[in-house]
Amino acid sequence: MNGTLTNMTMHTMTSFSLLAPAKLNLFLHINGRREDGYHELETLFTFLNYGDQLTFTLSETTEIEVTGDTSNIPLKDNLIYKAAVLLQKHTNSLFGAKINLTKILPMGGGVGGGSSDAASTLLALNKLWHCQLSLQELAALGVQLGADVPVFINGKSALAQGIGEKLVNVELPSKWYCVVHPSEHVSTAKIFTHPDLKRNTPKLKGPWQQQTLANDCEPLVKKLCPEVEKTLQWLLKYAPSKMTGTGSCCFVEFATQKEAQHVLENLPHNWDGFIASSVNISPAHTQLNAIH
Ligand SMILES: C[C@@](CO)(OP(=O)(O)O)[C@H](O)COP(=O)(O)OP(=O)(O)OC[C@H]1O[C@@H](n2ccc(N)nc2=O)[C@H](O)[C@@H]1O
Ligand SMILES: Nc1ncnc2c1ncn2[C@@H]1O[C@H](COP(=O)(O)OP(=O)(O)O)[C@@H](O)[C@H]1O
Repeated sequence: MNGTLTNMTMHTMTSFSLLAPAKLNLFLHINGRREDGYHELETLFTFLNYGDQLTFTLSETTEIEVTGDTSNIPLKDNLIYKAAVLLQKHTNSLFGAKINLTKILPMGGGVGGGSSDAASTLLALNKLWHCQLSLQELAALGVQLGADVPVFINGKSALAQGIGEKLVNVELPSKWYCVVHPSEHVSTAKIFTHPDLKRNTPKLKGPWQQQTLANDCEPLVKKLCPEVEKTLQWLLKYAPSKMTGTGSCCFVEFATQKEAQHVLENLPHNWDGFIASSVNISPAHTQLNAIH
Protein backbone atom coordinates (compact mmCIF):
# COMPACT_ATOMS: atom_id res chain seq x y z
CA MET A 1 0.00 0.00 0.00
CA ASN A 2 1.40 3.42 -0.89
CA GLY A 3 1.62 5.02 2.53
CA THR A 4 3.07 8.38 1.52
CA LEU A 5 1.31 11.29 3.15
CA THR A 6 0.27 12.79 -0.17
CA ASN A 7 -1.69 9.68 -1.11
CA MET A 8 -3.21 9.11 2.31
CA THR A 9 -6.50 10.72 3.22
CA MET A 10 -5.78 12.51 6.48
CA HIS A 11 -8.51 11.14 8.73
CA THR A 12 -9.13 14.00 11.14
CA MET A 13 -11.47 13.08 13.95
CA THR A 14 -14.76 14.95 13.71
CA SER A 15 -16.44 13.35 16.71
CA PHE A 16 -15.15 11.82 19.94
CA SER A 17 -15.94 11.43 23.63
CA LEU A 18 -13.97 12.53 26.69
CA LEU A 19 -14.41 11.93 30.39
CA ALA A 20 -14.61 14.95 32.67
CA PRO A 21 -13.06 13.30 35.74
CA ALA A 22 -13.76 14.06 39.37
CA LYS A 23 -11.04 15.50 41.58
CA LEU A 24 -10.48 15.17 45.30
CA ASN A 25 -8.71 17.63 47.56
CA LEU A 26 -6.64 15.33 49.77
CA PHE A 27 -6.09 18.39 51.94
CA LEU A 28 -7.11 22.05 51.56
CA HIS A 29 -5.42 24.81 53.53
CA ILE A 30 -6.61 28.42 53.22
CA ASN A 31 -3.71 30.81 53.84
CA GLY A 32 -5.53 34.14 53.60
CA ARG A 33 -7.82 36.34 51.54
CA ARG A 34 -6.29 38.24 48.59
CA GLU A 35 -6.98 41.80 47.47
CA ASP A 36 -9.29 40.50 44.73
CA GLY A 37 -11.42 38.64 47.26
CA TYR A 38 -10.20 35.22 46.19
CA HIS A 39 -8.24 33.12 48.70
CA GLU A 40 -4.64 31.93 48.63
CA LEU A 41 -4.80 28.14 48.89
CA GLU A 42 -2.46 25.22 49.43
CA THR A 43 -4.15 22.00 48.34
CA LEU A 44 -3.35 18.54 46.97
CA PHE A 45 -5.39 17.47 43.93
CA THR A 46 -5.77 13.97 42.59
CA PHE A 47 -8.15 12.66 39.88
CA LEU A 48 -10.59 9.78 39.94
CA ASN A 49 -11.32 7.29 37.19
CA TYR A 50 -14.93 8.45 37.29
CA GLY A 51 -16.74 11.50 35.97
CA ASP A 52 -19.08 13.12 33.48
CA GLN A 53 -19.15 11.87 29.89
CA LEU A 54 -18.89 14.47 27.10
CA THR A 55 -19.24 13.86 23.35
CA PHE A 56 -17.95 16.48 20.90
CA THR A 57 -18.98 16.66 17.22
CA LEU A 58 -17.57 19.19 14.81
CA SER A 59 -20.07 21.48 13.12
CA GLU A 60 -19.37 23.57 10.04
CA THR A 61 -21.35 26.52 11.44
CA THR A 62 -20.11 28.55 14.41
CA GLU A 63 -23.06 27.40 16.53
CA ILE A 64 -22.30 25.82 19.92
CA GLU A 65 -25.00 23.33 20.97
CA VAL A 66 -25.09 21.61 24.39
CA THR A 67 -27.51 18.69 24.81
CA GLY A 68 -28.11 15.94 27.37
CA ASP A 69 -28.17 16.39 31.14
CA THR A 70 -28.11 20.17 31.11
CA SER A 71 -30.71 20.03 33.93
CA ASN A 72 -31.81 23.45 35.09
CA ILE A 73 -28.69 25.34 34.04
CA PRO A 74 -29.45 27.99 31.38
CA LEU A 75 -27.22 27.46 28.32
CA LYS A 76 -25.38 30.75 28.82
CA ASP A 77 -24.46 29.73 32.42
CA ASN A 78 -23.35 26.24 31.52
CA LEU A 79 -19.58 26.01 31.96
CA ILE A 80 -19.40 23.74 28.88
CA TYR A 81 -20.95 26.43 26.70
CA LYS A 82 -18.89 29.19 28.34
CA ALA A 83 -15.68 27.25 27.70
CA ALA A 84 -16.56 26.65 24.03
CA VAL A 85 -17.46 30.30 23.41
CA LEU A 86 -14.32 31.48 25.23
CA LEU A 87 -12.08 29.32 23.02
CA GLN A 88 -14.00 30.21 19.85
CA LYS A 89 -13.60 33.95 20.52
CA HIS A 90 -9.97 33.64 21.63
CA THR A 91 -8.96 31.78 18.45
CA ASN A 92 -11.45 33.39 16.03
CA SER A 93 -12.44 29.86 15.12
CA LEU A 94 -14.90 29.46 12.21
CA PHE A 95 -15.99 26.08 13.57
CA GLY A 96 -18.73 25.22 16.05
CA ALA A 97 -19.61 22.05 17.93
CA LYS A 98 -22.42 19.85 19.12
CA ILE A 99 -21.64 18.79 22.72
CA ASN A 100 -23.60 16.14 24.61
CA LEU A 101 -23.31 15.79 28.39
CA THR A 102 -24.06 12.72 30.47
CA LYS A 103 -23.97 14.06 34.04
CA ILE A 104 -22.51 11.61 36.53
CA LEU A 105 -20.93 13.91 39.13
CA PRO A 106 -23.00 15.66 41.80
CA MET A 107 -23.28 19.40 41.18
CA GLY A 108 -21.61 21.62 43.74
CA GLY A 109 -20.24 18.52 45.40
CA GLY A 110 -16.63 19.60 45.81
CA VAL A 111 -15.52 17.07 43.18
CA GLY A 112 -15.11 19.76 40.51
CA GLY A 113 -17.84 18.61 38.16
CA GLY A 114 -18.49 21.93 36.46
CA SER A 115 -14.82 22.88 36.31
CA SER A 116 -13.91 19.48 34.89
CA ASP A 117 -16.61 19.80 32.20
CA ALA A 118 -15.17 23.19 31.25
CA ALA A 119 -11.62 21.83 31.12
CA SER A 120 -12.50 18.77 29.02
CA THR A 121 -14.39 21.08 26.65
CA LEU A 122 -11.32 23.31 26.19
CA LEU A 123 -9.06 20.27 25.69
CA ALA A 124 -11.46 18.62 23.23
CA LEU A 125 -12.25 21.68 21.10
CA ASN A 126 -8.57 22.64 20.99
CA LYS A 127 -8.08 19.32 19.16
CA LEU A 128 -11.36 19.28 17.19
CA TRP A 129 -10.85 22.82 15.86
CA HIS A 130 -7.06 22.38 15.40
CA CYS A 131 -6.40 25.49 17.55
CA GLN A 132 -3.07 24.01 18.75
CA LEU A 133 -3.00 26.08 21.95
CA SER A 134 -0.55 24.86 24.60
CA LEU A 135 -1.78 23.54 27.95
CA GLN A 136 -0.49 26.76 29.52
CA GLU A 137 -2.57 28.85 27.12
CA LEU A 138 -5.64 26.68 27.75
CA ALA A 139 -5.12 26.95 31.53
CA ALA A 140 -4.88 30.75 31.26
CA LEU A 141 -8.25 30.69 29.49
CA GLY A 142 -9.68 28.10 31.90
CA VAL A 143 -8.91 30.01 35.09
CA GLN A 144 -11.34 32.69 33.84
CA LEU A 145 -14.08 30.03 34.17
CA GLY A 146 -13.09 28.69 37.60
CA ALA A 147 -10.17 28.43 40.00
CA ASP A 148 -9.88 24.67 39.66
CA VAL A 149 -10.17 24.51 35.87
CA PRO A 150 -6.34 24.78 35.43
CA VAL A 151 -5.63 21.56 37.35
CA PHE A 152 -7.96 19.66 34.98
CA ILE A 153 -6.28 21.27 31.94
CA ASN A 154 -2.83 20.38 33.32
CA GLY A 155 -4.17 16.87 33.90
CA LYS A 156 -1.75 15.71 36.62
CA SER A 157 -2.07 15.17 40.36
CA ALA A 158 -0.66 18.34 41.80
CA LEU A 159 0.13 20.42 44.84
CA ALA A 160 -1.63 23.71 44.06
CA GLN A 161 -1.21 27.24 45.38
CA GLY A 162 -2.48 30.64 44.32
CA ILE A 163 -6.24 30.40 43.82
CA GLY A 164 -5.60 26.86 42.60
CA GLU A 165 -3.74 27.61 39.37
CA LYS A 166 -0.09 27.41 40.51
CA LEU A 167 0.64 23.70 40.10
CA VAL A 168 3.54 21.43 41.01
CA ASN A 169 2.99 17.88 39.69
CA VAL A 170 3.19 15.05 42.23
CA GLU A 171 3.16 11.24 41.94
CA LEU A 172 0.74 9.64 44.41
CA PRO A 173 0.18 5.93 45.03
CA SER A 174 -3.12 4.78 43.50
CA LYS A 175 -5.84 4.27 46.11
CA TRP A 176 -9.52 3.33 46.13
CA TYR A 177 -12.06 5.85 47.42
CA CYS A 178 -15.63 5.66 48.51
CA VAL A 179 -17.12 9.12 47.89
CA VAL A 180 -20.41 9.95 49.60
CA HIS A 181 -22.70 12.79 48.54
CA PRO A 182 -25.09 13.82 51.31
CA SER A 183 -28.13 15.35 49.67
CA GLU A 184 -27.02 18.94 50.27
CA HIS A 185 -25.58 21.41 47.76
CA VAL A 186 -22.83 23.58 49.23
CA SER A 187 -22.11 26.84 47.43
CA THR A 188 -18.37 27.39 47.10
CA ALA A 189 -18.89 31.16 47.13
CA LYS A 190 -20.98 30.98 50.31
CA ILE A 191 -18.22 29.12 52.18
CA PHE A 192 -15.41 31.38 50.98
CA THR A 193 -17.33 34.56 51.84
CA HIS A 194 -18.46 33.34 55.27
CA PRO A 195 -16.95 35.27 58.25
CA ASP A 196 -16.38 32.06 60.24
CA LEU A 197 -14.20 30.37 57.58
CA LYS A 198 -10.73 29.44 58.87
CA ARG A 199 -8.47 31.37 56.50
CA ASN A 200 -5.16 31.77 58.41
CA THR A 201 -3.31 28.48 57.98
CA PRO A 202 0.41 29.12 57.40
CA LYS A 203 2.09 27.74 54.27
CA LEU A 204 3.54 24.27 54.78
CA LYS A 205 7.14 24.23 55.97
CA GLY A 206 8.72 21.15 54.40
CA PRO A 207 7.23 18.16 52.56
CA TRP A 208 3.44 17.85 52.84
CA GLN A 209 3.82 14.11 53.64
CA GLN A 210 5.33 15.01 57.02
CA GLN A 211 2.82 17.68 58.06
CA THR A 212 -0.55 17.80 59.83
CA LEU A 213 -3.07 18.25 57.02
CA ALA A 214 -6.75 19.21 57.06
CA ASN A 215 -9.56 20.72 55.03
CA ASP A 216 -10.02 24.21 56.48
CA CYS A 217 -13.58 24.38 55.09
CA GLU A 218 -14.71 21.35 57.11
CA PRO A 219 -15.50 23.00 60.51
CA LEU A 220 -17.70 25.65 58.87
CA VAL A 221 -19.46 23.24 56.47
CA LYS A 222 -20.14 20.81 59.35
CA LYS A 223 -21.74 23.69 61.25
CA LEU A 224 -23.86 24.87 58.29
CA CYS A 225 -24.75 21.40 56.95
CA PRO A 226 -25.60 18.83 59.65
CA GLU A 227 -25.84 16.13 56.97
CA VAL A 228 -22.14 16.60 56.18
CA GLU A 229 -21.28 16.25 59.87
CA LYS A 230 -23.36 13.04 60.01
CA THR A 231 -21.66 11.68 56.87
CA LEU A 232 -18.15 12.33 58.21
CA GLN A 233 -19.10 10.69 61.51
CA TRP A 234 -20.67 7.65 59.82
CA LEU A 235 -17.65 7.12 57.54
CA LEU A 236 -15.31 7.18 60.56
CA LYS A 237 -16.50 3.62 61.35
CA TYR A 238 -14.50 2.46 58.32
CA ALA A 239 -11.55 4.86 57.95
CA PRO A 240 -10.48 8.49 58.59
CA SER A 241 -13.08 10.56 56.72
CA LYS A 242 -12.46 13.83 54.87
CA MET A 243 -14.50 16.37 52.94
CA THR A 244 -13.33 17.42 49.46
CA GLY A 245 -13.14 21.08 48.48
CA THR A 246 -15.97 23.14 49.95
CA GLY A 247 -18.10 19.98 50.09
CA SER A 248 -20.55 18.50 50.42
CA CYS A 249 -18.92 15.25 49.21
CA CYS A 250 -16.91 13.29 51.81
CA PHE A 251 -14.58 10.37 51.24
CA VAL A 252 -12.64 7.52 52.80
CA GLU A 253 -9.46 6.03 51.32
CA PHE A 254 -8.51 2.34 51.02
CA ALA A 255 -5.82 0.20 49.40
CA THR A 256 -8.36 -2.09 47.71
CA GLN A 257 -11.58 -1.88 45.70
CA LYS A 258 -13.13 -4.53 47.99
CA GLU A 259 -12.84 -2.29 51.07
CA ALA A 260 -14.31 0.71 49.21
CA GLN A 261 -17.15 -1.45 47.84
CA HIS A 262 -17.97 -2.68 51.36
CA VAL A 263 -18.60 0.91 52.54
CA LEU A 264 -20.73 1.66 49.48
CA GLU A 265 -22.87 -1.44 50.10
CA ASN A 266 -23.58 -0.30 53.67
CA LEU A 267 -24.42 3.31 52.80
CA PRO A 268 -27.59 4.62 54.50
CA HIS A 269 -30.42 4.78 51.99
CA ASN A 270 -30.65 8.58 51.76
CA TRP A 271 -27.05 9.12 50.69
CA ASP A 272 -25.63 8.73 47.17
CA GLY A 273 -22.15 7.44 46.70
CA PHE A 274 -19.66 5.89 44.31
CA ILE A 275 -16.30 4.17 44.41
CA ALA A 276 -13.37 4.92 42.13
CA SER A 277 -9.61 4.54 41.98
CA SER A 278 -7.32 7.56 41.91
CA VAL A 279 -5.04 8.28 38.94
CA ASN A 280 -2.15 10.72 38.59
CA ILE A 281 -2.92 11.42 34.91
CA SER A 282 -6.41 12.74 34.13
CA PRO A 283 -8.38 10.15 32.11
CA ALA A 284 -9.32 13.02 29.73
CA HIS A 285 -5.64 13.39 28.82
CA THR A 286 -5.21 9.64 28.40
CA GLN A 287 -8.20 9.56 26.02
CA LEU A 288 -7.07 12.69 24.15
CA ASN A 289 -3.60 11.26 23.54
CA ALA A 290 -5.22 8.21 21.93
CA ILE A 291 -7.10 10.36 19.39
CA HIS A 292 -5.20 11.05 16.13
C1 LIG B 1 -12.78 25.14 46.59
C2 LIG B 1 -12.17 24.41 45.42
C3 LIG B 1 -10.93 23.66 45.86
O1 LIG B 1 -10.46 22.85 44.82
O2 LIG B 1 -13.03 23.45 44.83
P1 LIG B 1 -14.59 23.16 44.97
O3 LIG B 1 -14.94 22.96 46.39
O4 LIG B 1 -15.30 24.33 44.36
O5 LIG B 1 -14.77 21.89 44.18
C4 LIG B 1 -11.80 25.39 44.30
O6 LIG B 1 -10.76 26.24 44.71
C5 LIG B 1 -12.97 26.24 43.82
O7 LIG B 1 -12.82 26.36 42.46
P2 LIG B 1 -14.12 26.73 41.61
O8 LIG B 1 -15.26 25.85 42.02
O9 LIG B 1 -13.71 26.76 40.18
O10 LIG B 1 -14.44 28.16 42.21
P3 LIG B 1 -14.74 29.47 41.40
O11 LIG B 1 -15.99 29.25 40.61
O12 LIG B 1 -13.51 29.96 40.76
O13 LIG B 1 -15.04 30.43 42.64
C6 LIG B 1 -16.29 30.44 43.28
C7 LIG B 1 -16.15 31.39 44.44
O14 LIG B 1 -15.33 30.76 45.43
C8 LIG B 1 -14.45 31.73 46.01
N1 LIG B 1 -13.05 31.28 45.84
C9 LIG B 1 -12.73 30.25 45.00
C10 LIG B 1 -11.39 29.84 44.92
C11 LIG B 1 -10.43 30.51 45.72
N2 LIG B 1 -9.13 30.15 45.67
N3 LIG B 1 -10.78 31.52 46.55
C12 LIG B 1 -12.09 31.91 46.63
O15 LIG B 1 -12.40 32.83 47.40
C13 LIG B 1 -14.76 33.06 45.37
O16 LIG B 1 -15.70 33.71 46.19
C14 LIG B 1 -15.43 32.67 44.07
O17 LIG B 1 -16.35 33.67 43.65
N1 LIG C 1 -21.70 21.63 33.23
C1 LIG C 1 -21.84 21.89 34.55
N2 LIG C 1 -21.77 20.91 35.47
C2 LIG C 1 -21.89 21.18 36.79
N3 LIG C 1 -22.09 22.41 37.31
C3 LIG C 1 -22.18 23.41 36.42
C4 LIG C 1 -22.04 23.21 35.01
N4 LIG C 1 -22.16 24.40 34.39
C5 LIG C 1 -22.34 25.31 35.37
N5 LIG C 1 -22.38 24.73 36.58
C6 LIG C 1 -22.54 25.45 37.88
O1 LIG C 1 -21.26 25.39 38.54
C7 LIG C 1 -21.46 25.27 39.96
C8 LIG C 1 -20.30 24.50 40.56
O2 LIG C 1 -20.24 23.28 39.90
P1 LIG C 1 -19.21 22.15 40.34
O3 LIG C 1 -17.89 22.41 39.69
O4 LIG C 1 -19.90 20.85 40.09
O5 LIG C 1 -19.02 22.37 41.91
P2 LIG C 1 -17.79 21.82 42.77
O6 LIG C 1 -16.56 22.52 42.24
O7 LIG C 1 -18.16 22.21 44.14
O8 LIG C 1 -17.74 20.34 42.56
C9 LIG C 1 -22.81 24.60 40.14
O9 LIG C 1 -23.50 25.32 41.13
C10 LIG C 1 -23.53 24.73 38.79
O10 LIG C 1 -24.69 25.54 38.91
